[in-house]
Amino acid sequence: MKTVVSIGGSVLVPDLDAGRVEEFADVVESLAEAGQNLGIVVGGGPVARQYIGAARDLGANEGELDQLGIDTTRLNARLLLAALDEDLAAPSIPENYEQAAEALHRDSVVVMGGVVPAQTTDAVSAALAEYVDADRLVFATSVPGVFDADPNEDPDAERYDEIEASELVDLIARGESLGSAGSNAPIDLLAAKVIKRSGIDAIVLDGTDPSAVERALLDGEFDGTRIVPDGV
Ligand SMILES: Nc1ncnc2c1ncn2[C@@H]1O[C@H](COP(=O)(O)OP(=O)(O)OP(=O)(O)O)[C@@H](O)[C@H]1O
Ligand SMILES: O=c1ccn([C@@H]2O[C@H](COP(=O)(O)O)[C@@H](O)[C@H]2O)c(=O)[nH]1
Repeated sequence: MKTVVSIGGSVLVPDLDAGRVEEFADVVESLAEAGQNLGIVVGGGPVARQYIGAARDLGANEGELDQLGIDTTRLNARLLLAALDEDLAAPSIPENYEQAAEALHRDSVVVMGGVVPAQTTDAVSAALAEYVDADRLVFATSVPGVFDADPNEDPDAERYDEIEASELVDLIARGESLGSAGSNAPIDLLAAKVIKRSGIDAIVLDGTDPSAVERALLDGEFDGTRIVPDGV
């Protein structure tokens, strides 16, 4: 079984706590030992936002800011890699999907961050899942799924237990047309479009408890949103 797991920086490194990274590493190792072939994509989290904020104040342009974000996601990926058993994980961080696919043939686990400017690691996760023909894609993020409004802003926001890929694309695009790019879902528009075209089975769950990822993948039990292919 081939699986891509997107681990948001907001849940891997809400602060720089080795114990928390270790918890995620334990989950990844037990999944790999259960026979999963895992592509792990790590986000930037608050550290990326701090760097991007400071560099914006210093006059960096958007492309330069994205590159700083990519560097931070790769730094976080290295942190997770440092905690993983070297017999299970590829020793370096792939910088593109081809490298990641090659590494996944050799090793049980591959960890990476961003690849190119103008997107987020949500899109990297979806594109990697598509590129390696993954069976499943999991987004471990700081909210328990996709809601009809930002649950951190609207107390009446309701969660989708299931949402069709096309509906998700529309939901996110509506947010963009309101001038709040990417603000109305925990995954970005490009990721939603890739999920739609590839028809991959994807779920969004609360990764603040790392063991939720293990339960979802080993027992099929999760509290979150399933993104289902159109018309299924
Ligand atoms: N409709 C929505 N449903 C769920 N979450 C939403 C929605 N709209 C906005 N959000 C926001 O999406 C965010 C998703 O988590 P977050 O930005 O922390 O991303 P991450 O991918 O886990 O980590 P990071 O981007 O920090 O690497 C939450 O902060 C939540 O408030
Ligand atoms: O492929 C990528 C991945 C990331 N970025 C930039 O990094 C930040 C942080 O990534 P998150 O996934 O949001 O944690 C993102 O906002 C982009 O600025 C990128 O350009 N390309």
